[in-house]
Amino acid sequence: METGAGTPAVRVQDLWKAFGPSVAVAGIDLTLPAGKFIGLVGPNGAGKTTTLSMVTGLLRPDRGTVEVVGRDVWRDPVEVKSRIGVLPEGLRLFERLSGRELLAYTGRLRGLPGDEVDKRAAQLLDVLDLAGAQHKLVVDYSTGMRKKIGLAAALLHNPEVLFLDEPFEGVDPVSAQTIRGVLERYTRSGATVVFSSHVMELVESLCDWVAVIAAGRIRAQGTLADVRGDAPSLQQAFLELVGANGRDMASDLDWLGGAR
Ligand SMILES: Nc1ncnc2c1ncn2[C@@H]1O[C@H](COP(=O)(O)OP(=O)(O)OP(=O)(O)O)[C@@H](O)[C@H]1O
Repeated sequence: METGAGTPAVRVQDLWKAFGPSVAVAGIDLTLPAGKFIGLVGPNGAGKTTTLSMVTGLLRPDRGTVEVVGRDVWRDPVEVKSRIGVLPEGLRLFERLSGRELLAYTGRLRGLPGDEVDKRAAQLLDVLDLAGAQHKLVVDYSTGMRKKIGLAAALLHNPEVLFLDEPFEGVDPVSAQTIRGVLERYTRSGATVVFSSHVMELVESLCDWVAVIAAGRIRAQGTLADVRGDAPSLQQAFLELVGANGRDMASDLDWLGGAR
């Protein structure tokens, strides 16, 4: 089933989520275009993970609707989940499988034929520089290797939209470059990547489309150029949008580094 031309990759309307008395997501509206490299940026605790969890069918919203590739995530979860890949925060993997076995298992769960899984797994392991560690148990993988095997598992079924929560966190520059190359190639093929981050330089260098979230609300969304506006950098625009510009909290710590 093809998605109609112009159908956004993600459409979120009036999305809310509270944990007890604390409101994590406070009425988010988002339209993310297909075929773009999209960054969801915001400070710690802004609601990025909560939003992505609701968008990918992992956490039920209190209110609001989410459509991915034109289908309602909460009415049609199986269809949506077959078309997306997710690399969640705090990714849990089957620790006692080897990297290779994990991909084989994921591929079969996705309903791919065995020989196709083998072919794709071998290619992904190679491209992500994990071929040498493919027979090692996942429990013995480093943080960066875990992100890479998680990414391989999320890409195996060739999803239309890939959601990544902080994919570069704890990843060394060489692995980050590798991941970046894979994602750039993937978006060039017309697929959509949505990733969350609080590293502005990274978002600025990778994304063509950005949504800024703070305190559970969207503060800006649009092309990188639109969101950056006249500011010299996305970092500067971000500080202005979240209202942190000019605050010198550190000056309150006047005892720090003073006479002992
Ligand atoms: N399961 C939960 N129970 C209670 N509160 C939660 C839960 N998950 C998130 N929160 C709260 O919701 C708010 C948003 O959290 P969320 O993890 O979505 O932010 P984030 O933007 O992903 O932050 P970070 O960049 O630090 O990962 C925070 O105040 C957090 O404490």
